[in-house]
Amino acid sequence: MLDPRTAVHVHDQLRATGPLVQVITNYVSMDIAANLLNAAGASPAMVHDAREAGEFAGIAQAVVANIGTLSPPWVEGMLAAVEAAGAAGKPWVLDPVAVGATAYRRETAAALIERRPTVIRGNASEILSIATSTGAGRGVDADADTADVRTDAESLASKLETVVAMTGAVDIVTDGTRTAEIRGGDARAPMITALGCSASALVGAACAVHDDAFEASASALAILTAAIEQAAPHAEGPGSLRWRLLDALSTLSSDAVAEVVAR
Ligand SMILES: Nc1ncnc2c1ncn2[C@@H]1O[C@H](COP(=O)(O)OP(=O)(O)OP(=O)(O)O)[C@@H](O)[C@H]1O
Ligand SMILES: Cc1ncsc1CCO
Ligand SMILES: [Mg+2]
Repeated sequence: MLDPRTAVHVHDQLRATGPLVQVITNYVSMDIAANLLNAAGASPAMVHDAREAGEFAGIAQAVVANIGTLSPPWVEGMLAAVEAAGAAGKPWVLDPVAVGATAYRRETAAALIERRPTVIRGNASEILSIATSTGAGRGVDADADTADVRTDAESLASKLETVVAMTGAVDIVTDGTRTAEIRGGDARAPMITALGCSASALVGAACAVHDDAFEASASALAILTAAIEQAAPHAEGPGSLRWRLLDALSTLSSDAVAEVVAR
């Protein structure tokens, strides 16, 4: 349930306005997430320390908080940034990396969720884990498929009044009322470490340029899928797929974006 013209509009707006996105993310993802945002037309800033993270959120147009390699000073920075974003009415995205794995991840994700993320972007296992711990899901499955978790994602989105953007072989985006499925991409995409983290950053950028967070999130994932598909036929493996998709993203056509949404 996404109009291809909306995704094309979001794609155009990213390039026309170059939104500044504050990305507080894990060490693994910083390079690819920043490069992916640049290739899409946005402007990344990896500003995380609590002494400046809240202040910087005042300048940024969206914030992304990713718990991939968390530690107390980083969590402090994330909380400062998302609180400042929330107070200013700016969108912010939570990426709950491996949230089910440890108590510290669960507690940190819960503290961030309390501050009302605009979007939660995760894989099926992460979404199922949050849905279960908040009473919106049915149980944890470490290797969950997005299709199996669709109803949990919808319940979670309704319960938290947020958008849930769940990636996998099929990406599923929902605000609890509307649900969109983005199909396609390439089976080697999950072999590119931190591509999901980068997808979260792109969702943040899209939310900065388009007020409807459901439409923005689905559009961002469609744009990424289109770039992956353009790169895939020439890629010899995950290494060349990684750089080729950055190239593809920087020259992506509106038609390619619209085609992914319309299928
Ligand atoms: N089996 C698959 N086939 C095609 N595309 C996939 C598949 N699995 C994931 N993707 C795509 O890969 C990208 C990253 O999503 P993924 O679900 O792997 O994130 P993630 O698990 O959070 O990754 P990471 O933690 O490494 O950042 C998305 O664009 C998604 O659509
Ligand atoms: C590999 C890895 N370890 C912690 S975060 C991260 C990036 C993918 O989420
Ligand atoms: Mg992830």
